[in-house]
Amino acid sequence: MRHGSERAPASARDGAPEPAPGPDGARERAAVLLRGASKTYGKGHAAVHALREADLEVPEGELVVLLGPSGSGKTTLLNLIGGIEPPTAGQVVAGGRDISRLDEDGRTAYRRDTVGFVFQFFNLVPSLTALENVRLVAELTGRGDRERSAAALAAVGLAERGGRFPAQLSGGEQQRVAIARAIAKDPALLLCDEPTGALDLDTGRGVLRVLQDLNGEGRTVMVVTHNAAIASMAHRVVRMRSGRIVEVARNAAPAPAEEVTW
Ligand SMILES: Nc1ncnc2c1ncn2[C@@H]1O[C@H](COP(=O)(O)OP(=O)(O)OP(=O)(O)O)[C@@H](O)[C@H]1O
Repeated sequence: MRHGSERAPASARDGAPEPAPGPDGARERAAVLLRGASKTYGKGHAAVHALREADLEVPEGELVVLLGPSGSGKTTLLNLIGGIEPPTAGQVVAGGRDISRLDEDGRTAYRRDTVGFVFQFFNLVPSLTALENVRLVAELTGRGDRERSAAALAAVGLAERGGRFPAQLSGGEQQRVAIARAIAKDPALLLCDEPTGALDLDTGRGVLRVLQDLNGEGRTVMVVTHNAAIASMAHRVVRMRSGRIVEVARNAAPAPAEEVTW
């Protein structure tokens, strides 16, 4: 794979964030923009600097993989972008909107309307069918109609499995239901934390294929993982260490999910 590599700036920048100019001078719209975003948990001697002065720009429609050792701040970064938590300092802008200044209610509305989350453990409700699981979350956004939920299941290749309960589905199928649940509300951003962490290679590839297809439709997808192999399918690879973004690399030729191996 070919990489164009850029070092992450070491310090925060002041002023309003602006997307970088494209080759023709036009400014492409950033799906996500971080400027000096930091997150510290606790205070004084007990303070944990989970994220330090992160600068990052993700253009709309990219598939981004975030890599780094355990504790390097990947989930913290994803949580700030997803509006689960506010930064302690700096700016987080999503879809042109500064979400770092939102209060709890504002972040809840932002998450509900704009972000789909996929986690390592699928977190499906065991007493509901696949279709009901998808509808349950879509209803919170007022987009819980049966057709939309069934279409989301079809988009992940599970059109025929809507009536099954989670226990009647394989791990990979359960994760695809979780992805359908995340996309049924048509979010601008799909944020995935170790989506293949609980899956074997073949099943994991199937899930990556679904994520790549959804990205191919124009959706911005960010994937946090320990698994460096997944980086080969990304447009952009962000490497983290000790709470810092230490490298952002562009991949000019992302591999198809089927070629990812570990
Ligand atoms: N709510 C919290 N309170 C205190 N410390 C936290 C909290 N959340 C995360 N941390 C700490 O922040 C640091 C970064 O954690 P984070 O979960 O972002 O790392 P990670 O790279 O996602 O790790 P992993 O790959 O193991 O999930 C770690 O030292 C972690 O212990």
